[in-house]
Amino acid sequence: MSTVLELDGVTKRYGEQPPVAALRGVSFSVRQGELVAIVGPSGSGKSTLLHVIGTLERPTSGVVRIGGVDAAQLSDRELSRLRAREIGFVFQQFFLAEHATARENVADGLLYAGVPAEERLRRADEALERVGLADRATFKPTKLSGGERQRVAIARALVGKPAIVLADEPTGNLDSATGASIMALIRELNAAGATIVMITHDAELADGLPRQVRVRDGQVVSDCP
Ligand SMILES: Nc1ncnc2c1ncn2[C@@H]1O[C@H](COP(=O)(O)OP(=O)(O)OP(=O)(O)O)[C@@H](O)[C@H]1O
Repeated sequence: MSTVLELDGVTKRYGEQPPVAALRGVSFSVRQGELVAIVGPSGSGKSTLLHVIGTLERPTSGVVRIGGVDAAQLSDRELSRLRAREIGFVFQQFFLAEHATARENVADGLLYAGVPAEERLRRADEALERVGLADRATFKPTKLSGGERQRVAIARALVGKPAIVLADEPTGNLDSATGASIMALIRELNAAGATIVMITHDAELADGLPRQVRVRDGQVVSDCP
């Protein structure tokens, strides 16, 4: 399987006096079809890593390659295009538009993909079906449960068929039973071919996944199945 994500000696420093070293030489790669947990305690650098992997922030040094493309070689505009095409984001807080239906929220995942409006809605319905929410397409987020909102957010992340889905504490706002059903969905989507990197502070949750990259003080301390 091909490598979809590669980090090589990535560092990130914030501020000047004194600088905070949030990442201190992180290297690992993710192959197509993997389901990987990045796990570490508070302050270990997980969010910084997510921002760097997601090309939302540029590293201080080191290389980030998405689908073999060195992100540092791209302009901000090219980087936005790469991000829109290749990376699907799922966040703890869902970030759905409250005034829009589930279908419209999911279709928004294709806004920058050059897909005509009608086709966007058709593909949104397909994605909602994949996450088990076909019957909620016309509901607005306020009429959905937390678990259903996260399913809509996952459908939005998947609708453009990105090379990689980045999920930041996707069960963090959910009770344990609902969280377990979202984890089951994540596994199911991975089994169907999606490459997923999940960030979590929850070691128990990470232990259930096929690969865990453990971070501490801005460094990878273990990477094991
Ligand atoms: N914008 C910033 N400016 C200065 N320091 C920062 C900034 N963002 C993060 N840091 C520092 O970098 C280190 C890593 O932070 P980061 O948020 O990546 O950790 P985390 O593992 O995601 O933590 P949490 O689980 O609590 O969100 C911390 O010491 C943090 O204080």
